[in-house]
Amino acid sequence: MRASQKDFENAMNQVKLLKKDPGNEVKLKLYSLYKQATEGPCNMPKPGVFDLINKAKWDAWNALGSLPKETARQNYVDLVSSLSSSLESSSQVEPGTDRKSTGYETLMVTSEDGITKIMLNRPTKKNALNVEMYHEIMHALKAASKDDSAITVLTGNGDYYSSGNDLTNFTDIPPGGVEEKAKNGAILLREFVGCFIDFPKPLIAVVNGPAVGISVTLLGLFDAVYASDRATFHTPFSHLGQSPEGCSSYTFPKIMSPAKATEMLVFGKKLTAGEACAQGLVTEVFPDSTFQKEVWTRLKAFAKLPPNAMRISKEIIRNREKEKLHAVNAEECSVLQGRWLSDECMNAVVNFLSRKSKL
Ligand SMILES: CCCC/C=C/CC(=O)SCCNC(=O)CCNC(=O)[C@H](O)C(C)(C)COP(=O)(O)OP(=O)(O)OC[C@H]1O[C@@H](n2cnc3c(N)ncnc32)[C@H](O)[C@@H]1OP(=O)(O)O
Repeated sequence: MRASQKDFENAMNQVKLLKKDPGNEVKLKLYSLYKQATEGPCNMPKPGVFDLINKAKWDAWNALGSLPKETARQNYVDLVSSLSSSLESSSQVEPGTDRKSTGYETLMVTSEDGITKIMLNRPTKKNALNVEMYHEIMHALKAASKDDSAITVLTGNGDYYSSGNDLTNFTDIPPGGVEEKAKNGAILLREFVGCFIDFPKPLIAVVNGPAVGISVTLLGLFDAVYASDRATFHTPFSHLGQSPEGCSSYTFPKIMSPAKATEMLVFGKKLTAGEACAQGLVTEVFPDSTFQKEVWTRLKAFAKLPPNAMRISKEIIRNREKEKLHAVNAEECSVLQGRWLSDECMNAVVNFLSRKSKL
């Protein structure tokens, strides 16, 4: 039986509910089938060679040649239905259910000595945060807020703490185009930062190496930040045509003064660990050679303190700020949604992806 228009619309809705990222190749296939089913063969001019994202989309659509609209619609529905097993398996996970370390693709999560450790685990990509990692961190934080550990730690595997948002996140464009992509990104970011604002236990960052972008801004929402002297702190938002997130437009001026915050958030000044400590963003810096030993000894001692007292003390320090932080988060996400559609941002991402520029 041929797929009806209703089947096609149902499949489009199902795609939006996919929790697991099916990867760029599948997304391009979905995009091309959608365009062929709704508009017929590709008759758009070929995008320029540096317009990588639109060129990949054009290539995928053009490759379908004169495939009839009905066949493209059927193939789209079949493809979405073949993805449904991953849809079901991800939605079977109960919210708050503890997942073993091996249940995560992008993290290593362990719990011992009263400490839940969430380790970013994409060392070959400098622990850049892809969409899956955003979702997994939220899941891990929700689980940690309910487990029996006293404190929670975020750290990175390898030589980087994190290089921030994975810039390839900008390349998988959904059928609704770049506007829908920007809207989805803002929804994801708001929910993600919200988890840090609301986290109820002491949350500590163990910054093992350089930190970039969102991995830096979020530090303003942690309760303590310990850094190796190898770490650096860099928020190159203007270079990327973007704007501050993670509530940093509010926390950074409070932590380090408006002028110092401007140097970081507007002019993209990179701080050493010592400078970040002098400005109050970092709690203490340790020599890299003894960093892990010294920090974990200290954290294990903290984790022996009465957990309810720590939770209540955190609450009294943080709670009167929560409403403000959520409002700031919402505003930052809405501003960023606009920035992601700007030529300044698109050019910066294309330049990075075509290896024309790095930080
Ligand atoms: C939806 C929510 C959105 C929230 C928005 C947040 C804003 C931000 O976080 S802005 C910050 C974005 N980050 C960057 O601009 C960093 C880009 N990366 C770099 O400039 C460099 O990679 C580096 C300086 C971090 C490291 O340079 P190095 O020469 O030491 O290593 P590389 O060979 O460049 O990296 C190894 C490998 O990792 C990939 N990679 C590193 N960082 C990212 C990243 N942020 N996004 C995507 N990919 C990244 C790099 O491409 C290399 O991959 P290959 O081995 O496959 O070439």
